[in-house]
Amino acid sequence: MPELRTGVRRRGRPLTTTVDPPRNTRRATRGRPIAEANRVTNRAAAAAARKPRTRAAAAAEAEEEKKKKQERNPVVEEAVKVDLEGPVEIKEVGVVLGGGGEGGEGVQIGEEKKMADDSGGLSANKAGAQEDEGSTTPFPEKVQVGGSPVYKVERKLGKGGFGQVFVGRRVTGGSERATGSGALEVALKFEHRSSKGCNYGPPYEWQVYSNLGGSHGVPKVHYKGRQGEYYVMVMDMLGPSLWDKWNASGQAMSSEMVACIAVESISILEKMHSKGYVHGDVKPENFLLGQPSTAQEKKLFLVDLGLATKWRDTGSNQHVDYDQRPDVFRGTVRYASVHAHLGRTASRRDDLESLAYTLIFLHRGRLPWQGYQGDNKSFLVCKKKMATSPEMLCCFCPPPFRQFLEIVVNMKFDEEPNYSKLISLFEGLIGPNPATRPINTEGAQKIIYQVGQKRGRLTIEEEDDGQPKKKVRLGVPATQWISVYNAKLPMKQRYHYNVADARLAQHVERGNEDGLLISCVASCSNLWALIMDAGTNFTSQVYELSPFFLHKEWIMEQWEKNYYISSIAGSNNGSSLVVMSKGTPYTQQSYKVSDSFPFKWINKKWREGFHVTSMATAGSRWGIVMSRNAGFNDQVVELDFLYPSEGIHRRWDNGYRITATAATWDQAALILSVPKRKPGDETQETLRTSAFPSQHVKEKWAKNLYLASVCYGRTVS
Ligand SMILES: Nc1ncnc2c1ncn2[C@@H]1O[C@H](COP(=O)(O)OP(=O)(O)OP(=O)(O)O)[C@@H](O)[C@H]1O
Repeated sequence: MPELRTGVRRRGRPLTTTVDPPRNTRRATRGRPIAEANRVTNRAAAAAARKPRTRAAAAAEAEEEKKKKQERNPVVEEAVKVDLEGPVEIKEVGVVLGGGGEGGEGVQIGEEKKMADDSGGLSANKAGAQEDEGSTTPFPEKVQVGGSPVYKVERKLGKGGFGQVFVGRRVTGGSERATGSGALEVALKFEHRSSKGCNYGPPYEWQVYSNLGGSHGVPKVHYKGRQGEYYVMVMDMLGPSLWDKWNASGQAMSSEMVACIAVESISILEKMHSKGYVHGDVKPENFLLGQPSTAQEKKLFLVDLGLATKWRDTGSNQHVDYDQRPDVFRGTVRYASVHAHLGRTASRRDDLESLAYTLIFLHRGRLPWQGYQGDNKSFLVCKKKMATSPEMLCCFCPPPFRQFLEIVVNMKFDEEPNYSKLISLFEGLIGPNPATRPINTEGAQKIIYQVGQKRGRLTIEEEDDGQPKKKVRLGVPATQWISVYNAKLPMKQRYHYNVADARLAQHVERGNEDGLLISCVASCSNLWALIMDAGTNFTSQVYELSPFFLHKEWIMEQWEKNYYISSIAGSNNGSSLVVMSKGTPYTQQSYKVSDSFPFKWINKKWREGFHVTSMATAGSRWGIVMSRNAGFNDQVVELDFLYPSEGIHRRWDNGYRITATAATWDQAALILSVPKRKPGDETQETLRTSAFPSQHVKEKWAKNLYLASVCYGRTVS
């Protein structure tokens, strides 16, 4: 039975201060010893932290809060955009419930568009720009900007989402040299002033070219300025793109050709990264060779810096902060990294993952996620990327392709790539004589040489720190319970799981009789899990089991009576369990049911002062409840096709704690929040188990850790 656990413990210190336990104690780990050790160390501190707040003080505070709440006049916002399904028959499932003592009910049943095939398509964030740019404004016949010579605008070299590139022929003077400010022919990149990239003046790309232009593998920009309706950049003219070359060579390139491209492009990215930038749109169309029949015809360049971002802050020299905004996608769907699909802040690993897809595409001629169409294309492509193992993806490529892919998809957000090691992976596929190679590999040789001078060549198997790395993307997809535990003052908590519809009422009633109210609900295989607490602070509670996900009329009725949704669960058959309570701090509530994770809606609601307070899934649909006055200062989302371990740890380090969880068969989502009133002991632990963690819960109780959230769905083990 796979079991993964991880935890973080912090108490009573300002959220901005980061004093972390040793790193290995916070990583997701198999087995218990590490977590146990961590808990022991922190327990004394947690106990000390609890002392100052007596029970009497806590009761007084609670009374005060209660008074305040009574004074509030709740404004009930109607559920928006509810997408209801017709009634679903609830099938009763025979479950043998074992007698449960205090604190747990034992149950002994087994638990257990078509994307244009001619191109990777336009880069996102640029696609919309085409119509509003120069279609109505003719391009000038001649160009002179920023003190440049006069150029006659000749044939078109290419077109992207923002810009159009033409040959500029120098009208007077100039030399026959292929490149340089005096060249007879240059490339002129035009961007219309009304294009999306020029909202605030000159294109953002100009600034990036100022910092990177002319460095290894980036063409030099000689002049720039505005002429009429257009911003114009005068740059070195280059030759065909790798896309053109791939097409010209029968839509597949030899392994030697691709290996040369690999090593040289890694060296170009190394240079770009060393200057603090991530390219953000690595793909065959953006790699250009030098002009044919010139000394540069075998030299590789990386163009289109319009999506480049900084991975390192210029002022502090620190790595930029991690974040995830699942509605933000930058890049080109076919080659984008999975992190880019999921809206994570771009970092060096993303360029390398896109490069891996680029290389495999050039060699194999196709990627398995080509051919998806429609609104959720990005979701489907990302799902396919996650579901395609490196072995499968690289089955027609020599081993270095798979090795490269495995390394880059398993990199951490702020990990420094080992460029020389990545280059050396491909060396065996390249001929010994640099002069006869199809692509100039000077940049790569320099890196290998420099490293060789410093510490000798690294071998493929060697890990930098001698430690085998945890392969985050290569785990076996699993469907598991995700349970979250918070430190609390001792209280009574009871759980039930594998509860059939017909047995629900009796558990709730018995709990109520014992002074317990429902704090959390979840579902697995159309059976319910129920957590009941003595410490909910709710004053009364109602619940409904409904064939709908979610039952709007009933919810609105309860809203009228000043009940607020305090927890929800949905089952695979589309039914739902909604619990509504009085005594919550909420002043307004809204919910949404959606076929995909509704981050845009969440984001809009955040801006209106709402926070996610409950979340559930029914099959592949998401139900999200957001409330005003939820007691949070800030909130973030972690969404992934596997359990987002790295994101959770980064958020924990910044003072966030998990406050809601839900998962479909495909994705797991966690909501993490910064509470307005910090608990005395901020300890939080998570567990992933294939069976409901009945035994673990009891162990946690013994340590004053109580189930705070639980869901069943996609993880990775
Ligand atoms: N210096 C150059 N020399 C020759 N051709 C060039 C040069 N720069 C760009 N091109 C051609 O013009 C095309 C579009 O350029 P670029 O990618 O910079 O534009 P973009 O609008 O930013 O594109 P995208 O939508 O792909 O991001 C390139 O794919 C390439 O074919």
